[in-house]
Amino acid sequence: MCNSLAFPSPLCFPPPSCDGSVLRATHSPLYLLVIPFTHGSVYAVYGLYGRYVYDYSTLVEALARYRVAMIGSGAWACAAVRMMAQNTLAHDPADNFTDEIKMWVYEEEYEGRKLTEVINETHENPKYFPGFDLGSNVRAVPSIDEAVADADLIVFCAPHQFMHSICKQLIGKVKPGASAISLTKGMRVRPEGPQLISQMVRRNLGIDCAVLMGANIATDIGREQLSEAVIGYDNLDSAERFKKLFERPYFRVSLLPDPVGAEMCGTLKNIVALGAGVVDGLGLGPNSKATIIRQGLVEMRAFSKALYPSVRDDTFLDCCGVGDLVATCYGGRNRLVAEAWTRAQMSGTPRTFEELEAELLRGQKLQGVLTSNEVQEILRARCWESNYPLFTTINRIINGHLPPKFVVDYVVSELMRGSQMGDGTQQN
Ligand SMILES: NC(=O)c1ccc[n+]([C@@H]2O[C@H](COP(=O)([O-])OP(=O)(O)OC[C@H]3O[C@@H](n4cnc5c(N)ncnc54)[C@H](O)[C@@H]3O)[C@@H](O)[C@H]2O)c1
Ligand SMILES: O=P(O)(O)OC[C@H](O)CO
Repeated sequence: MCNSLAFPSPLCFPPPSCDGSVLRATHSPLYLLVIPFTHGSVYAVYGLYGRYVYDYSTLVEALARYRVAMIGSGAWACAAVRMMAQNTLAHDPADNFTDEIKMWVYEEEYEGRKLTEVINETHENPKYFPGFDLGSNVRAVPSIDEAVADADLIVFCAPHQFMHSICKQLIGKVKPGASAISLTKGMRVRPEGPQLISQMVRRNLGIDCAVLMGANIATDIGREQLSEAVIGYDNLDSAERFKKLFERPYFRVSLLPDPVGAEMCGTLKNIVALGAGVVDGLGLGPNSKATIIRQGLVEMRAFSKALYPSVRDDTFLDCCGVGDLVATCYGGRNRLVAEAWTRAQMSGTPRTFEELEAELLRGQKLQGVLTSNEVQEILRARCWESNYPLFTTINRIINGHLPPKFVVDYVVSELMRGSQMGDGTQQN
């Protein structure tokens, strides 16, 4: 917590001269009248806005200013930093944040110049989020150490394949007592088992890590269209602080005490979105896509609960579950690239996902193909493949082991043999 105030530190409180004196916080509009009581530890404090604070910890919280760092600078990282920057600039009596946000940018050349320089000069990220003003209080930095050095609140939003090396670089670099939130959708698979990104942050950096998940297509949020998200949390204080940091009139945030369920939803919907893209590439209509979305939701829930039994059913009906699934299966990048890939397959001029990612996304990263292979590794290792026919069929299609039309043919054959179409419960 950053206390940039001309106020006594906790160690010397009460100050020798605080008998009824008025203190002015250097960067705060609050005038404080500090009155010692006979019991010593309780004070009444009157502020300019008529707010009363009755104990020292509430006072410190009321005066705290949290410094924010964003780790990532892609499309969603930029849309998120833009919302945060709008909030940190909005001054009100309950303002909790310093104005400036440092954004770590994976440095690269953009039209012959360093991307960080371009962002700091134009306040726009022309490569990953063109056309949106991020805010003059966002400062792009190429050094990840500098970005987190004095940060109290750290927001992680890098593609999941880079998160392990990011965490390793940050070991021993974050401020003790900092807290984090992950906006990244994806997971890591290790020989000893899967690891969610929030677990990776917690384990490597020793700090609390919530997650923010929802139907959050970056450009729509940049255009300030209504969107919803949940903050999945273990630590309620930290979640409430992050809610203040993110919530905007067009971006509704609610708190959900199922962080694992929310993160599993965000991770797994990227596989289903590939299936939706294959359906679109085959030229099929909304009925077929609805079947994929429905079965996808069933398998997302079953798989999440098989790995993490504490995951709640209701989470899958929230904006991080069915909400994100619908948004991604209609408007996401995974859908887009899978559709183009399927069309290329069907027309006899096959292209690879890597080629199409580079061509269609121009530097943005596809998460679904990697996630499908990672999840399949878990299914294979646990002999669960037959319990997740949609996940498995999609994985075989994108790896060229089944033709695209199997994305619907498997449903037909499952129905013909009277199967419950794998709700994943058999192995539990
Ligand atoms: N874009 C969206 O609409 C959206 C919405 C919600 C969630 N997400 C999730 O947010 C996460 C981040 O996605 P995004 O959209 O912000 O990014 P992006 O796909 O738009 O951009 C890719 C980012 O990766 C960075 N990068 C490239 N190589 C790197 C390396 N070796 N190490 C570190 N960084 C590197 C690039 O600089 C760029 O910032 C993903 O998990 C994604 O699923 C995205
Ligand atoms: O564009 P996608 O497919 O990476 O999905 C974006 C977001 O995750 C939608 O919430």
